[in-house]
Amino acid sequence: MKIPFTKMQGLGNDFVVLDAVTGSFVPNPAQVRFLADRHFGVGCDQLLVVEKPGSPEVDFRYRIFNADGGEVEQCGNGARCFARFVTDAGLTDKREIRVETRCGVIAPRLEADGQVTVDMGLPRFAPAEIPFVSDSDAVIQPLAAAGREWMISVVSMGNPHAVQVVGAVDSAPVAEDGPLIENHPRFPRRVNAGFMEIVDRHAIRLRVHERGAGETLACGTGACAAVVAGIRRGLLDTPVRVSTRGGELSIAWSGPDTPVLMTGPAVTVFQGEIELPEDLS
Ligand SMILES: N[C@@H](CCC[C@H](N)C(=O)O)C(=O)O
Repeated sequence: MKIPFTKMQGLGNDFVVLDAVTGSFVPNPAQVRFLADRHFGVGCDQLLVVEKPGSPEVDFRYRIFNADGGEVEQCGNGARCFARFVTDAGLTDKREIRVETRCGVIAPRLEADGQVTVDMGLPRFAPAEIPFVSDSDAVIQPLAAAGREWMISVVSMGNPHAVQVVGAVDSAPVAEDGPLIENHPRFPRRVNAGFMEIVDRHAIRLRVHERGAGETLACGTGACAAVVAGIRRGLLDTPVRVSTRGGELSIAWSGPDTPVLMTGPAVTVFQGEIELPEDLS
């Protein structure tokens, strides 16, 4: 079976995008892993499937699969690429799109300069909503494993994040500590682990070890979670410029009960077709 796809990226966080509006193919976990494989497939951090909406209140449904094959709730860089994809494919002429995800409705808007702003919805902090096993809803909480301890802030942007402040992000032990935090038993659905360096009250540098994908060049929901955590810790003021290894995002959050707004680029890299091995179906 030959599958048409579009390769996209947002700050170097890269995606294989499948059109299940015009087509109907939705991959199984083994097919996701094959398509995401950088040696045998196309290669990506996440695979995005664009579908027809499930209700008249939204324009599309958008599904997100990590490179490990698992379906997840949310993806910030993917949301911007989704908006660019449906516009460039002629699937909508709206500048502001309402899209249903596994964790609710988000609203990307195409800006005149080509950037995309996404209303990412409300951040959530209650341990049960992350989910995170804890009796406390303190902004900073200790987490320990393998003889190490981290002071984390937990934030759900629909998907789970554990954010810590580090002195220098370039020397942060992302490769060593990221998997320990991701798979910590206090996160029953695993977690994305963010390492944030405070530059000033309106700027941070960020690296994220992503659940199901490893360290990526940027993580949009990770940037939202880090800024929210930094504001709640009293270290940052909105808006905040987030520098990642793949480029910059602007994140704004006006505090409790207000949505997080994320602005950044979304780029189409190429389009193609790939033959799926029979033994994966
Ligand atoms: N790269 C994404 C997040 C993708 C999902 C994440 N790995 C998870 O498992 O929750 C982003 O830009 O937000």
